[in-house]
Amino acid sequence: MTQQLTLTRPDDWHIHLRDGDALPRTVGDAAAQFQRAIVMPNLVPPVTTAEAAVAYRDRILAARPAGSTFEPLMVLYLTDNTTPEDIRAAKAAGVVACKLYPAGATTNSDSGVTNIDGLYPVLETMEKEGLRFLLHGEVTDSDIDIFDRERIFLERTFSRLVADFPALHTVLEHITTADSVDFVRQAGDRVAATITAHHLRYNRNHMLVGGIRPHYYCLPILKRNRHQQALIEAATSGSPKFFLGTDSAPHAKGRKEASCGCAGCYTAYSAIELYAEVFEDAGALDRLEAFASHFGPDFYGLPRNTDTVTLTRTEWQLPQALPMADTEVVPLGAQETLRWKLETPRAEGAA
Ligand SMILES: NC(=O)N[C@@H](CC(=O)O)C(=O)O
Ligand SMILES: [Zn+2]
Ligand SMILES: [Zn+2]
Repeated sequence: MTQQLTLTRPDDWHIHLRDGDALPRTVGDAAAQFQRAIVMPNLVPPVTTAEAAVAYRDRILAARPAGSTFEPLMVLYLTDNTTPEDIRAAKAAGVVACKLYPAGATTNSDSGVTNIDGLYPVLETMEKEGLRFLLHGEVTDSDIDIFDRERIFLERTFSRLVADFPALHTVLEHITTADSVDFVRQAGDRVAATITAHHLRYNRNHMLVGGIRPHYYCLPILKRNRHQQALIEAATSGSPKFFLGTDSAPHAKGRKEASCGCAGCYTAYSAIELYAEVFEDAGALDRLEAFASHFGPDFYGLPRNTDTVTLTRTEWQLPQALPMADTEVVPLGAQETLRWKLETPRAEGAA
């Protein structure tokens, strides 16, 4: 049995670091695991301009642990008012991607896009400037069942965008269904998807059987087992179209354990260990490195990292909560025993 696993240092191609007092927690955890991260722009207010992206980047850099070389890669939040000039300014400021949130689809998406057709000049500019196009792929129509929202998005919106912008590098974020796996597989090589650890590890039974477990609640929502199996198959297949994006999305404990709990799972604390178990259980530990460390930078046209991390087969228990600002965040899988451990300095949690 493999006892140690050394990988090119991974990157996270979809993370929420939040802002302000939360940054020491979120940036510390991300930097302990990853060299780079695609930082989601759904702050309040959202990151809609080059200046806001640069200022946010500076706050993240200032929150890094001493000696850390962690590199945040910035993303612009698209609205109905984004202009081609905004895109050119973002590119000049070092922003690498733009994110489409259909208005109302998820946490802090109120300023998101209501009219995709109106966005076409912006998408053309992104295509020209070489910015990546990232999507939260769910429709928001109240008559569409929450478990069908990703599949209907493929039919109504995503298929059209991919056909109309063949040269745009497009990432369907945090996919949750066999339908998305099939769609991305058959699309051209400019279309890829990120897959989270929670959608690989769990299905909706984990969230709903024996009691409602708010810490498994995220968007797009966990689906049935058949879809989980399709995601595992895609992630471990060796296809460069599927790569690591944790969608680590912290919410204070009390805002998840509530009558109307927030959507989002906090996975940054133990991300690579959570993924490693999935790959090992699928008999594909040898494919973890490409998924976690090669396919992402290749798709973004960035160099692969040159240093490595080492995971050791060691049982350890995830803390029940972690301090974050003046509150606590519950890591996904709190109090579960993991069997791989990254050798890294890690900020301790509350026991
Ligand atoms: N995934 C989530 O459930 N929540 C994310 C937003 C998102 O990525 O959709 C958040 O910002 O909390
Ligand atoms: Zn999302
Ligand atoms: Zn997200």
